[in-house]
Amino acid sequence: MGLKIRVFAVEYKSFELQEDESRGQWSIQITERGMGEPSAALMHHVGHKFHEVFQLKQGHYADLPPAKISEMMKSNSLDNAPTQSLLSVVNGILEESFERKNVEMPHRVASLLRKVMQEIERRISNQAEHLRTQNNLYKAREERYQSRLRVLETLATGTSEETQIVMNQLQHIKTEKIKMEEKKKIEEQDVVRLMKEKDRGVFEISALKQELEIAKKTYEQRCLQLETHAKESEVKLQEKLNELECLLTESRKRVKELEAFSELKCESWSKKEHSYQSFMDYQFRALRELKVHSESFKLEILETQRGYSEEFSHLGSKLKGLADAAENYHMVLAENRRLYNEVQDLKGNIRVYVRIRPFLPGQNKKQTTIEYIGENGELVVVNPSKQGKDSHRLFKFNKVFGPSATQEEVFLDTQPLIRSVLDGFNVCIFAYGQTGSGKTYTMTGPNASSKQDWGVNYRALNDLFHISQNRRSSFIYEVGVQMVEIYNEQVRDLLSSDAVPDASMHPVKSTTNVLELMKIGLMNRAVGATALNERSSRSHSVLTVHVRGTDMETSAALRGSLHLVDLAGSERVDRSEATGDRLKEAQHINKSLSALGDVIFALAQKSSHVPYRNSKLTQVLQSSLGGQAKTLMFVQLNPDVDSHSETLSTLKFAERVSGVELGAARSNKEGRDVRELMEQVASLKDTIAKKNEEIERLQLHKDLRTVPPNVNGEKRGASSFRYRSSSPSRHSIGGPSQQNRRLSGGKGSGLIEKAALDQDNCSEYSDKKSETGSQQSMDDFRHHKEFVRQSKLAGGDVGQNFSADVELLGFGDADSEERLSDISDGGLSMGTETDGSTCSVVEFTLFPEGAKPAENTEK
Ligand SMILES: Nc1ncnc2c1ncn2[C@@H]1O[C@H](COP(=O)(O)OP(=O)(O)OP(=O)(O)O)[C@@H](O)[C@H]1O
Repeated sequence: MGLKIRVFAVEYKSFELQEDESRGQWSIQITERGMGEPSAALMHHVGHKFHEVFQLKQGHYADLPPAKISEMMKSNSLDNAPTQSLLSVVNGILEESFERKNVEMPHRVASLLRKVMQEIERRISNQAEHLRTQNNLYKAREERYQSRLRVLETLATGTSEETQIVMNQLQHIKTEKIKMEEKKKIEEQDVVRLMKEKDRGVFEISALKQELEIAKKTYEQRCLQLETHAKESEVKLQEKLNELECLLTESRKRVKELEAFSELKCESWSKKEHSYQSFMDYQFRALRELKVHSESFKLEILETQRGYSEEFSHLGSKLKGLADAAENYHMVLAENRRLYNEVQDLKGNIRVYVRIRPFLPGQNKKQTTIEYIGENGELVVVNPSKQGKDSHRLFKFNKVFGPSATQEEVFLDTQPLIRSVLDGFNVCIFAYGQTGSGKTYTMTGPNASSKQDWGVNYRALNDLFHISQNRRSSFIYEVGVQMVEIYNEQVRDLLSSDAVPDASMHPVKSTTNVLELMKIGLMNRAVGATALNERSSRSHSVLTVHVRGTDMETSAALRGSLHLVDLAGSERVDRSEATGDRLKEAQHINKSLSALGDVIFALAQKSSHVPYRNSKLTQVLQSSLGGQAKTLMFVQLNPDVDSHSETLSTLKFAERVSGVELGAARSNKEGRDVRELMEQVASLKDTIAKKNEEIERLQLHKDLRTVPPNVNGEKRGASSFRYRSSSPSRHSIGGPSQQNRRLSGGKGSGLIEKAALDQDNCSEYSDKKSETGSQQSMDDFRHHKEFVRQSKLAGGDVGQNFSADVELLGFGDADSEERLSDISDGGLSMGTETDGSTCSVVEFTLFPEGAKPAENTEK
């Protein structure tokens, strides 16, 4: 069998190697072939360079440029060129050299030719080698087939069983084939399914692509925006950069300056350091010297200390002696004070306590008229509008309470006086001062519900009840309270809600009683506004406490009364800017205060006549202003600069009052004998009064018969009724004791009358000094009785409360009766004292400009 190998094909020829088996030789067979044969495929693999050379058949190789030839000679080019092309090149070159005959072939073409020939040789030897290898392979394969053939022949002649096995195997292979076909079907279905999925996938891919497109567009827009933004930012950043650069330049400049400055500083510091160093060296040297000195000083000081301690111990012993002496001195001082008070008591001086109220909210606290408050009652007042010595004035009183003094402190200094009421003394405490200076604060207190705020009134009554309770084993006390207001010279009972004009005495058993009564009284008190103080009260308020005590052992009785008076404001009329009703009120207030001053100074001068009747105020206070009473005046001051002139006139008045000596106070204690005597005196008085009445009646009859009636007749009659002893009858007052008085009438009436008058608080001095005065007092006495009697006969209620209370309390004697009727009598006449001998000091104090109220002219 011959083997035929197509080696290569060029254009229309193919070169084939053919083995001649019989000869064992190979031959090349070149055959013609048509277009589209494998040479085309081969041509495709040939480098186009050689193809170009191949196409140069009609040209001349000698004309090829050397570069082209060297490029062709590169082994790679030749390797890739088809053998046909190489042969064509060889043929071409040989033909060209034949044509040119004797013309020598260019060297480079010859090299190319050699190279191409070498390549062709190499290829042919390769082919031969390859053919030999193939031949060997085929021989081996042939042997294998031969042996197989033999096996198959053996097999073909083998047993039918083996055939059967082969058949089975064939069957098995068929089954396998069917299975494979089924599997194929399934796989085809899978392919269909996968195709569908693929379509779906394609569809999804297209949707995704669309989305991607949209996203891409959005992204592009966003990119655009970002780009714009980035550009803007870039511009801004650029600006910022420029600024920063400017700053940087400036800072660099500054740094340079600072560096220069710090260098200078450094230099100066180093110089300073140097100088300090030398200074410190010097100081250290000085210090060493000082240490040496101090050592010597220490020694000296120790020496001196020793000396001092010796002297101190010596002084200590001396000081102890001094301290003992000082203690004794204090004791002596306290004793002195006690003795001074006793002397005052004996002299009966009117005590004067000054109280300065604190500044009220809204007042200028910086400017005050009070410069100094001494512990011993000294007070320095300054006039801020004046300079020098004249601007200061020193006053001295029993006590001065500063703005910080509490209600309790004030009361503690008043307590002994108040307690003496229980021992039968008459006590009068009144607060005097301009409007708003704190009179009501001191007497009543700002708030009755707070015990701490209680003024003197509450505290006094509370104290009296307290002491009377403590003494209940030896004394029985009965306490009655009366509260009146004097407004425009009219006396008003503040405790009777039905506004009855007489003042009633209210028995009280406890402080609670008193608190209730005083609450009613304060509510009834007339208050109104003025330019100075909205809470100003333009009336005098008098709280009277009557105490009657009986000694359970001796049956001796004692009577004491306490008048607590909150006077109306003492300022001058012009200052309160009052007109009309207010002016009238102010004039009444001034008049009554003048009358108070008159009484005080008449008492001080031991004047024969004391003008109690010049005002309702003095009439009410009569029993407590007499020689046997203890009197205390609270002088209230407003520290404000605007009130300086009022403060000064108030203090001047107080200064004069404090100098007044009333004589030692006397207790109203009565033994049993004295009381019986008193009752006899009263009865005799009654008899005399009756006789006088009869005489008067007879006289009247006689006058009527002798004198013809005229126009003044009636008035004269009335006048005689008022001023003469017009037979006051005592049948309406007095109770059981009246009988005794009547029985004991007659003998020794002069003496008895004198004794009775000694007990009477009315015009004590006038009674003692002159017969005329005594007669006048008696006249007044009868006149009051007559008034009460007339009132009762007239069927009015006047005096009913009064007598009831008097009887209730057992104050049925003439003295009490007169005192109470004085207060209740709204129709009492003025000016029964006609001598007018006492010059009114108060008038000058209160009316320095001579603007006296009209009422005073009657004096
Ligand atoms: N010692 C004090 N401490 C605190 N406040 C006081 C003191 N004294 C007075 N006051 C206050 O000063 C104001 C005037 O006081 P108060 O009404 O007692 O004066 P007054 O002299 O009674 O006046 P009037 O003449 O109008 O009755 C009140 O608001 C009162 O509370």
